[in-house]
Amino acid sequence: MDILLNKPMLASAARVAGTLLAAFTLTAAIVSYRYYAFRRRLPPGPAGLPLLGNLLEMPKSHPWLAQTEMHAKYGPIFSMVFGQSTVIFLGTYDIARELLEKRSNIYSSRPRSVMVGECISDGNRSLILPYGEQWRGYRRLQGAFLSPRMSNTYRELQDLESKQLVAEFLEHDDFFKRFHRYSSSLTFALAYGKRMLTGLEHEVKGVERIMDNLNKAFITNWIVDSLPFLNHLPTFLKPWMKIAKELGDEEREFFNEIRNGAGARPGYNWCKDILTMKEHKALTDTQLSYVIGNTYEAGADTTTMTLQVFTLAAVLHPEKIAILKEEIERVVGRTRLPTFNDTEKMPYLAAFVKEVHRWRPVLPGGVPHAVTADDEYMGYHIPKGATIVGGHWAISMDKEMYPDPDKFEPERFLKDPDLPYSQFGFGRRKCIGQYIGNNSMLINVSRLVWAYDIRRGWDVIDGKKVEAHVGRHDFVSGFNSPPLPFKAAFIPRAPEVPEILRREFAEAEQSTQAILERIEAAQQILKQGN
Ligand code: HEM
Repeated sequence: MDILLNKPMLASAARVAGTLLAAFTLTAAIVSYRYYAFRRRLPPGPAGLPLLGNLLEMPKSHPWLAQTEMHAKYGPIFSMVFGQSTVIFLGTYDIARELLEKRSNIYSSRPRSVMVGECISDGNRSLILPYGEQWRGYRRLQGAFLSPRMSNTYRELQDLESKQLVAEFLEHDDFFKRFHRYSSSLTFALAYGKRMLTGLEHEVKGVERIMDNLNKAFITNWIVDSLPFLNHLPTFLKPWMKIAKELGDEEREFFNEIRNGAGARPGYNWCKDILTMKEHKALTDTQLSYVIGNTYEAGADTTTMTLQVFTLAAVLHPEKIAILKEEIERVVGRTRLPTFNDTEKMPYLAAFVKEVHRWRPVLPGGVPHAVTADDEYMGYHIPKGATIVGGHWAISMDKEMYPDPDKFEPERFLKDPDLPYSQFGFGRRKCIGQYIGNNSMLINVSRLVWAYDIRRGWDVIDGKKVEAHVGRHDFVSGFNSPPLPFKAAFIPRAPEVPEILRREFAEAEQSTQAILERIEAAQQILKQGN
């Protein structure tokens, strides 16, 4: 009886199931057709799956290495699809220049970053702002105090910080921390009018914490970044907002607090300088705190990491250091430290610093841009909204442009001083602090090599002193990629070196106020000359 009764029901259920299956198959066929049709027009790349794209195909650790391998397979431009996002990878300098520089009117935005950009920083963070009025407002202010001419007015402060740095290595070999003190103190003094004498100050620890939070937040896969509509849910349904609020409050309070202190300090600083520019009126008070706060954080970490890479190169390549030392001594002699004027007469030094940048870029994955209009390149479709990655590592390892690319070879930049490198990024978003960054590299590298024989550090194993391991390829996997901690020894090159370093540091102008006043006077002259 039951069976008889259920027969029509079963038939009807089978019909429904059949219809659902047909509908599902048809939808799947349409989705697949549309996905593969879209995929075919993009630059080449792994085919991936409809809906997911290549979500499962990019390794989490050191992804720039996998990207470089993919360039070998697919060519200098390839694409991947991650859910709704299309990412185009550029693996040669020429292609990055063609798109990110020559077509910068549409390649200068940033990919949407819901968690970091919107939830944590509430749309205020300079580095990830979309291309538009707010970003231009930030850039105009930063451009006024970071132009090449203005950057050269900061040399006296760099000279003092650098003299402290080289003298510190007489007593300390914790070079990671010493470089961070140098970079933080330099940028903090310019931005807020106060030097950081030990590197242990609250203002240094604060920025370290913020950068640490940011690096972690950047590499975490937040569901709201994959599904941005979730951000419209009521707050109690958005658990990520609790973290975002804590981190956001912390950075806002920190940036406001350090800016408040700056107004009352005597002499020049960026916080005071921007208030003299009419462009500041277009921005809110919080935005002004971010313009300066973000410049401080951008300047502190990058220079530190690049000096760490220099130390790695020095330890691994004493033969190149010997050539550099010879050039420095030819220009300077052995009775005093090199000055900025000396560095201008040192072509091998300039080549050496460029090779440090190229050999191990500290932002190896590059800083992604986004394209704001549909475009076509080499016959490929570049869809509006795609993320465009000029991969610094991939470009640095391009064998055509840099033969034997893993080799540390400053001579390549000596042979061709115009040989480009990608370390500072591209186009309108290119690093605006590059002139200060470069001056820091030139003065510190020349002085460290003049003063010290930089060797591998030591470990004591079973009571015996053995050379510590230093890995050519041991780097942190993250947005920032400094070398993993390693040991180096800074041995004075001659008995008189300690006395010279201490004397030069003691004789340098120590008054931050006097230096900042001179910077202000020099800038006034430059501004009047305009
Ligand atoms: C060796 C040191 C440095 C390196 C390697 C470096 C690298 C970079 C890179 C790759 C970008 C992104 C470029 C792009 O999107 O294409 C950038 C942006 C930026 N850098 Fe640097 N930088 C350094 C030093 C500095 C210094 C000393 C400052 C400030 C004093 C600074 C301030 C900035 C700012 C404000 C941005 C944001 C630009 C924007 O997107 O609006 N940088 N930097």
